[in-house]
Amino acid sequence: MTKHGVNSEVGRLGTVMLHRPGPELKRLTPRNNDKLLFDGIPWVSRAQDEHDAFAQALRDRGVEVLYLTELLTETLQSEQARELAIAGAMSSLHLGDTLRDYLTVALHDQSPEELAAFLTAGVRNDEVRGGFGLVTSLLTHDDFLIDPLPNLLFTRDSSVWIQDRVAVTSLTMPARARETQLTELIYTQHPRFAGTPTIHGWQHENVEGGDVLLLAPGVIAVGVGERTTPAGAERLARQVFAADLAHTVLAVPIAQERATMHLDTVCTMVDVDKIVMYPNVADKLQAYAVTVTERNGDSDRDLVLQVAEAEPFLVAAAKAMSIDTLHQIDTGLDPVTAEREQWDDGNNTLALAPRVAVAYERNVETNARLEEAGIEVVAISGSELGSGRGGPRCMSCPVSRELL
Ligand SMILES: NC(=O)NCCC[C@H](N)C(=O)O
Repeated sequence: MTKHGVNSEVGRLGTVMLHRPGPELKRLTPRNNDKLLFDGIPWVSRAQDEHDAFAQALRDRGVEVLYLTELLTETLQSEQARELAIAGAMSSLHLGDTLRDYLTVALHDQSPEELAAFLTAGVRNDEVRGGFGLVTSLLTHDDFLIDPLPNLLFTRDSSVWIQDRVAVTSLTMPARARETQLTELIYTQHPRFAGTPTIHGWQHENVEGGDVLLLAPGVIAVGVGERTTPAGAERLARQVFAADLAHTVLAVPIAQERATMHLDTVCTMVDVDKIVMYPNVADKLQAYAVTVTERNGDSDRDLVLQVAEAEPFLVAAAKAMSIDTLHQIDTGLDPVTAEREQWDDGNNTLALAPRVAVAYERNVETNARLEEAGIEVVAISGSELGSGRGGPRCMSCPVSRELL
């Protein structure tokens, strides 16, 4: 088994999982893009070019790039994995038994490549050649029987590595819920990951990876807002404490709105003691430090947690990280530029190593500030990729980083 693991946001990146945008993006229309969490209709081939350049920038710096579709296809070579994948997709209550029985057999007849394509790009009512009955008749021709997953692009959210464990998350928005069926399948069935211990899981309270920041070894910040719920933050805290993966979890309330859907849309680490942060919220950002006071057994439910009074985020973080100051680098130049660049994922950087970070080139002012602060910016273009509202960090799931 290959050794994987991550204990910070900035340790030298070894292996990352990406998803090259594919046919699932071609499912987006002006009628469904809001529901599918895209702000526009991306030009797919240009999005692919931009994504290829992103992947190449990572490889050029020695990062191993794994693609979700390739891992999924390899996973689906196994009969057991196929059974699980098909059962998961067929569990939707939209189908009805006639259609479900037909589709179950039809999907079993597909090659691993074809099955992976149906699981990611979905299946429309008018693409099915059998199983006709009440449900087929009552649905419209372009209703999806298996929903497409255009947000697979944002591999950050559907799993997160914490030390040597992988947490399959529990996604809040219905349009994304099925993504974790695929990440769970990969991590539990793909030979590369065989035996990897997992925590959390899609059946637990909502936690999304974009809300989970490994500020330093043993210190995890968890954003609580539109996606991760208070109960999700508590469950994740319990699980990481039970497995001895952290000593402090900082629960960080963020506004429940699209612009700040995850904590990593507001701030990301670019060095062991530097964070790029949206200044319009920085003063208000608070954190509740959570620690363990008693262990009455082995399960996460047997822990007694202590929750400190809320403190300014930067103060609470520096304390938990045992450093004097967590230095803030501001997004933008003035409040309006900051608002524009935050919206365009200026805060959403992916650190390749301490003081080296991938960022969208369009966020000119934020990138200039990063450079001034001694951060090397690896600039990528994201005109089409950004239409789903996610930047380099959202589009990447680090699987291994040099441990700090
Ligand atoms: N970590 C992130 O902020 N991920 C971006 C997710 C964007 C996606 N369209 C969503 O709304 O979930």
